[in-house]
This record gives sequence, C-alpha cells and structure tokens, in this order.
Amino acid sequence: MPLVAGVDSSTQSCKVVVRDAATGELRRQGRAPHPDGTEVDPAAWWQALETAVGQAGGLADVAAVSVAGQQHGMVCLDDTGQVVRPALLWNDTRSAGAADELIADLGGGDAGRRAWAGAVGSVPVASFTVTKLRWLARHEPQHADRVAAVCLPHDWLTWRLGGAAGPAALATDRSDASGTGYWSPATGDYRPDLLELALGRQPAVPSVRGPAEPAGALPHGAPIGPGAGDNAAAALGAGAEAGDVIVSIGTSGTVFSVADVPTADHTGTVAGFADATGRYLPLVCTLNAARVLDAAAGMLRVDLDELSDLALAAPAGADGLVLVPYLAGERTPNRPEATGAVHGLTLRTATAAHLARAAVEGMLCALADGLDALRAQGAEVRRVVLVGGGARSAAVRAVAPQVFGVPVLVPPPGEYVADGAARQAAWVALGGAAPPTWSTGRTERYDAPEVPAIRARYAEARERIVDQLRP
Ligand SMILES: Nc1ncnc2c1ncn2[C@@H]1O[C@H](COP(=O)(O)OP(=O)(O)O)[C@@H](O)[C@H]1O
Ligand SMILES: O=C(CO)[C@@H](O)[C@H](O)COP(=O)(O)O
Repeated sequence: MPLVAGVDSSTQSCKVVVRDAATGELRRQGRAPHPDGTEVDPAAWWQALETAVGQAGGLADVAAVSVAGQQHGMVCLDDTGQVVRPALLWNDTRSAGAADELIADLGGGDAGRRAWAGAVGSVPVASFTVTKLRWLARHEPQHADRVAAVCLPHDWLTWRLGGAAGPAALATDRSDASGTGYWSPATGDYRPDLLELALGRQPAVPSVRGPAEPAGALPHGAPIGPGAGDNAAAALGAGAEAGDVIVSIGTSGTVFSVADVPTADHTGTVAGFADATGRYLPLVCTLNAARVLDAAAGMLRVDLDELSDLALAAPAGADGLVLVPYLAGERTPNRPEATGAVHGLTLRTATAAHLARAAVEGMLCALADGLDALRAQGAEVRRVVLVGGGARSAAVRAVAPQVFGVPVLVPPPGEYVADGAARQAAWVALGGAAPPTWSTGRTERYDAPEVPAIRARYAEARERIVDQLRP
C-alpha cells in the first residue's frame, strides 16, 4: 500500500510521520526543535523540517504529504518571494493594541465585537494575523511597504515543499484561513476590506483549497495536500466526530469541538474557526499550558515525571493553594499583559507537592473555563479527549476529570497533529468523499468525582493578578 507523510510544524518543534495510507500504520518518524521566542525566521522552520524529514527517511517514496502548523503566525513576503521580517507568532502579544484599534474601527465596544464576529466568526485578539498586519503598518512602515503577500507558517512550508514558484502559487486551507481574521468560515470568502483595514492596502493572500484538494506537488510529482492549522489537524488525527470535545495541552492550551454549523461569539471567548473536513471548529485558546508545567518543574528543580509524582502526593485542591497560570500573558481571558500568581500560601501549603498540584490544577482550571465557553456556544460536553505533550503527565490525566467534571479519554501518546496531516495526505492520495478510517489504538478512560472547590477557589484567585512591569 502507498505511504503518506504528515508534518506538524508547531511552536516548539517539527514532527514528521510516515504512515501506510490505507491502515494508518506508523512506518517512520522524525523530529527537530524550533528556536524559542515569539518572533522566528521562517528559515528555521524549513531547516527543522528538513532535519525531521531526513530522520523520517525522506519523502521520495510517499504518495502524498500534508503540512499542519501553528496557527496565525504572520509570514510576510516581498514581490520576489523573500521573507520581509521574522514571523510574528500566535503567542506574540505586541499587537494587543492593534486588536483594540481594529475593534474600534468597526464601531468599538460591543458593536465592534459583533461586527467582527459577524464578518469572520471571531473577534480579533493579539494572536490573529490581522492584528499583526495592523501592528506592522503602524510600527514598521518600511517593512509594511515591502509586503507583496502574506501567508501562515503552514502555507509557507507547503509552498517551499512545492518549489516556491512565486507568491501567486501560495495556497492554504479553510482551517488556517479562518484564523487570519480576514476570511469568513461562514461564506468561504476572504474579506479584502478587512485586510486593507489592517495593512492599508491589499497584499496577495494564498488561495483557499478544499479539504482534499492538492496545493502543489513534490519534485517526484506526489501531491501536497492543502494542510491545516494544528488544532484542525489534531481533530483529524484523533478521529474527532461532530460533538466530540478535544482539549490539547501543548504550548497553547486549546479546547475545541467539531461542529456542523459556524459560530460567531461576539464576546470573543470562542473563536469561530473552520475544520479540516469542510465543517467548523469552535475553539478556545489559552497562552499557558504545557509550559506552565515546564516552569513549575524548573522552579522545583525536578523533571516532568517528578513534578507529576509531587502533584499526585498533594490533596485535591492543594489545601487552598492556587496558581493562576498567566505566565505568558493571556489570550482567554484577553489579558495580554497579565502575569501569573500564587495565592493561598500558608505554612501548610508552602511545600513542593502543593505547588506542583496547584500548577496542574491552575492550568486545567483555565481550560475548564474554555469548556464553559464552548457550552455557552451550544456544545454538549459529555466527555473530553485529551491530547498534546501535556497529556503525557500522569497528574494531568488524573486531575483533569476532577476539574472538568466529565470523563477524560486519552488516546495512546502520539503526534496527533502530524497524524492528522498524514490522514489528510491519505485522503488526497486515495480520493473519496471522506478521509480513510484509521484506528488511534487503545484509548484510556479517566473517571473521578468532580471537586468543585478547585474551580471555585481558582475563580476567586483569577482576578487578583498584576500586569507585567514595563521595562
Ligand atoms: N511527561 C510529560 N509531562 C508533562 N509535560 C510533558 C511531558 N512530555 C512532554 N511534555 C510537554 O509537552 C510540551 C510540548 O507539547 P507539544 O504538544 O509537542 O507542543 P507544541 O505542539 O506546542 O510544540 C512541552 O512543553 C513539554 O513540557
Ligand atoms: O493560536 C492557537 C490556536 O488559535 C494555537 O493553538 C497555535 O495554533 C499554536 O499551537 P501549539 O503549537 O500550541 O500546538
């Protein structure tokens, strides 16, 4: 049977899987790290992709490949196809003021937010590409003037894989286009007026391909799929069906479900994205997820497994110790300048175990707020499927049902974003109305009685934070 490849160019690393197109059986894989920071030269992603592809045995024998990637990052190209400046990533908060300006431009306040939600399904926050373009126009006019085309990380890698034949060859898919802030999932069209509102003129943008429509070809002729934003690819990789709710704990924390109808939450909490199958992906995103565990482990000078053991040694609720996890500022709630906080320190709670537990609970409470927001948009949350690097933590798996109040299903540890990209590539290679059915293997189920006191105490602490010090 033919082989297919899937790529996940995520915030922290590039992962490549090569799988059997029909069965999904894993044949080869590779990975390479990305540089730290919220501003990255796209050349570093290309280098990591080449390394990871090399480790995975190359692409010469695959029948198709697809690239999934971190959403929203602004990659600007000049008229020769050169990158104008390093990409601003989804977790770069410098464009928070630009988001406010854009909302003001459409009427301000509630009216402005309703106008944006009606136009593109989402209200702009610093993460979205449209706000980064406005920031560029205001702060780096010399760069803004050179922008001939703007695209996203996965679009740029797809284009490079296909030979980079000029900006006109750029292509994307619905899911990633829906995170720009200038494409409407409800109508399937770009909003050139909003693009112009942001940058002052209309640069070229990638053409939006259908869910299994090729976006280019490898040198040996194998098609390159349209790719996807990483969350939409995770939904495809985990085999999510309409109604399933996924929580992904990576650099970002995301809470999303596959829906048959688009959403338009004017509060801005739920982003009304598109998915990778032709449906929709209402999504809540936090800036603080797995790295909260990394930071807690660093503070306690333990590794991630030891952090998990410590957290499980403390009681549920950590005797009232709460960690508010806004270490990178926050997007949901929209507090780009916020910092983290620890509340409830007493002689009893000032232990490593209590702090470890509070870090796990605080991160999960922020995601539980996301579940509530999805419910408010009509999602029925009967159970949660947990994926991402953070799902490897035994403490996260055990505590999640206590905080979420529903059973938690954990598929075997894996690269679900890269798998989703591979499944899309199989769809492109094999054709048909739907992607092939692949098994994700044995899912573990975690049940525990809900402990409402954890979220109640967190809700008390959540508002008591201070903003970052200005240098
Ligand atoms: N055993 C573990 N326990 C807790 N966190 C883990 C474990 N293994 C990996 N991680 C975390 O997973 C994160 C990377 O997850 P991943 O989903 O690959 O992120 P991204 O897609 O944003 O690059 C890292 O921050 C790392 O700390
Ligand atoms: O901004 C979002 C979703 O809107 C993030 O989910 C990014 O897509 C980055 O993802 P990870 O690297 O954390 O997986």
